Amino acid sequence: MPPAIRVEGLEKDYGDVRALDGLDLTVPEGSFFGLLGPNGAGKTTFINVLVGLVRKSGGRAEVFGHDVEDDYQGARDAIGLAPQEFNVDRFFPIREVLMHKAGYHGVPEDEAAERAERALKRVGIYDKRDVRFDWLSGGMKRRFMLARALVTDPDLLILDEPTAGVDVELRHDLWEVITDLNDEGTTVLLTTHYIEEAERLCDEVAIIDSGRKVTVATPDELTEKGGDTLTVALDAEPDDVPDIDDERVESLELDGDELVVRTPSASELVPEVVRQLDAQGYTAVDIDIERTSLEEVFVELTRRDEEETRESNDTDGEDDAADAERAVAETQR
Ligand SMILES: Nc1ncnc2c1ncn2[C@@H]1O[C@H](COP(=O)(O)OP(=O)(O)OP(=O)(O)O)[C@@H](O)[C@H]1O
Repeated sequence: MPPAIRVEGLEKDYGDVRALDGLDLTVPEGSFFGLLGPNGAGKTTFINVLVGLVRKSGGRAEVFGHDVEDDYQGARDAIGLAPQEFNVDRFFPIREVLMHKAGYHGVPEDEAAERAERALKRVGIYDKRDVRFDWLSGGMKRRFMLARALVTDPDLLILDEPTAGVDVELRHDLWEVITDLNDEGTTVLLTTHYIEEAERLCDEVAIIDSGRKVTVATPDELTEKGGDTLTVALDAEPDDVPDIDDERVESLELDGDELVVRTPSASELVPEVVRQLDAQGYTAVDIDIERTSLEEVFVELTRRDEEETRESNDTDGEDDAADAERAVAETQR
């Protein structure tokens, strides 16, 4: 069975704006996959390429082995999409909207009616089945977007910020519905700005920035990249930073009477730090270990990526200037 999503060297230009810049990504079948990235990273563009709303400028994109352009219907029929925007037909009762949607994907009318009811029950708004979309509350609208994505029984559920702006209770309800679907075998691709959401739900997370993949890892692997901060409170403020000689120490700072040590794993280092401090005449009166959060790792990774991009653009600029000089020299010959 091919992966749920496979993209290679995916590119998308909107005029001068490069939204996807050679993106490579594989989403295994059955996984709960998170897509994280700052605003403008290219997440929605990526989704829109998969569902055929945006034509790629280059590269390959497949859904369960169906090319998203050459075999558009095969790819599209496998996907249930809950987009960020409420692009819903507002003139019909929501049950009918769902039936139309199923019908559009080739589901016969009787079965479409059954599926519509099942989807509405699943997201908890069955009692609103005869109400028009506009008359639903904001939270119910979010539930409906999920129901609409489900009505075609998709193998791949794509959720573009499904819990944006909803209250905590609804967020937890939606998490439960989505997790159950994943447990039943549906592959889920989720974009979110709530790092906690990705951490709780996803088996694997891809961080993208400026249309490129920065990293793919499990949430645990990502937090491990961040390491620990070990803060040792001393009985007196030292004149100088005490010396801790150990290769596991990444950085050492003194903040008043607190020694702040950055290390991949603080618990392993504590006895050695205390021993060396003791040997130098300091007494540790309190010890605190803080694990870097996924949110901090995310900010760090995307900031680093932006700095590298800026540096490479600066070099490109130098190349451009050199090219321009050469061109002027040519014309003067
Ligand atoms: N239709 C369009 N025309 C021109 N530029 C666009 C269009 N759609 C997106 N872009 C640009 O492409 C880049 C990627 O946008 P995209 O919406 O895919 O990012 P995103 O990661 O989904 O952002 P957000 O988290 O804010 O939703 C941005 O620079 C955006 O301004």
